[in-house]
Amino acid sequence: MVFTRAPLGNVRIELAKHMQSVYFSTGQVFIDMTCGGGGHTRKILETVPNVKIYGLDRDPVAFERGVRLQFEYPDSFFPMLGKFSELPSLVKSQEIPEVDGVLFDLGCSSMQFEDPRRGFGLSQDGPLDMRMDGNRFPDQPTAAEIIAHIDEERLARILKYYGEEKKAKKIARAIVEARYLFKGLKTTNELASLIESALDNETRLDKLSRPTHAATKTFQAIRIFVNNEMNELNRGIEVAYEILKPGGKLVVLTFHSLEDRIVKRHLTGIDMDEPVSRTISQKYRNAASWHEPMDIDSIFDRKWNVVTKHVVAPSFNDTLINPRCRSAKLRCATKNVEVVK
Ligand SMILES: C[S@@+](CC[C@H](N)C(=O)[O-])C[C@H]1O[C@@H](n2cnc3c(N)ncnc32)[C@H](O)[C@@H]1O
Repeated sequence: MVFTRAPLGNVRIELAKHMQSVYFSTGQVFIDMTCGGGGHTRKILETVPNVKIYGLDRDPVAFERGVRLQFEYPDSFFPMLGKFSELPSLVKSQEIPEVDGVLFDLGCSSMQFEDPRRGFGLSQDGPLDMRMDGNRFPDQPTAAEIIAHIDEERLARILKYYGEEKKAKKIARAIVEARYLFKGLKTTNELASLIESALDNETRLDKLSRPTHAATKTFQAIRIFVNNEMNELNRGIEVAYEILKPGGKLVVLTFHSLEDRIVKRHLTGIDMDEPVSRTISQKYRNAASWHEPMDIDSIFDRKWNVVTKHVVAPSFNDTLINPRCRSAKLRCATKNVEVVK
């Protein structure tokens, strides 16, 4: 079974199970949308004969890794530098054939977290950068530039929605005040200690409900904003649908509830722009007559057949061994053949 080596316990095992039908049929084409350090891709290349993998990543450092991997597998691995939203043009320029499987392993890679020069992590000091694309887009602001200029109310909203931070207003106020008191925040340590001191007088209960560093949620929120991650994911699932062949498989591994919500909404077919209740009641109103039995599939446009009826999450033991996997969730679906135009 593939992937069991990676530290995600039963989530990785389930991932392997769901992807096996794709990987172990030889001669298939597959896109690793988040190639990162190449962990998944390498494992597939090692275990599946005659497979073709295109490895996408927006991070130039990950792409360089991919180029090195290609020396080992020149006929079966093809690295691509780009974001999910750039994939349609890459597919055209590289003449990628119909795709059998697509994998997303969302969030940051350990490579990104552990390099202090990238500014993603809290454990070592470094510049507040957080751009996954590195210097690919010279106009893209860094985390330091964003928190130096954004207005307080908007910052608080970002922390609340992207970080699910309960003390968003307080932290936003402290960050804005730091512009005048300390001439701004330039490094990860400066931002982390500012947040720690802003939350110093949290109640014991508040502290207990925070299993991680006081700044973790703020860092997550700012990173999501810097990289436009939610829009990218939304577009990424649409692109996956466009490039998969009918019956092709989508596997998504998410690490926080915002990501998972977006994936769930796509897979269940609920209109992304409408509140769930309104979508359902509109479809009822459109039904031919009130006493006609309602086919549940007609409520939603079923673009995907969900394979994982229940989301796959790590077991308690997995989280003891690897606390970083505690929020991982895996969902799998196949492209619905019937609604293909
Ligand atoms: C969790 S890591 C993947 C690790 C990889 N599965 C492995 O085994 O080494 C996520 C990767 O996705 C990339 N990524 C995140 N958002 C992306 C996007 N919108 N387009 C392309 N790559 C993205 C990040 O740069 C990061 O390298």
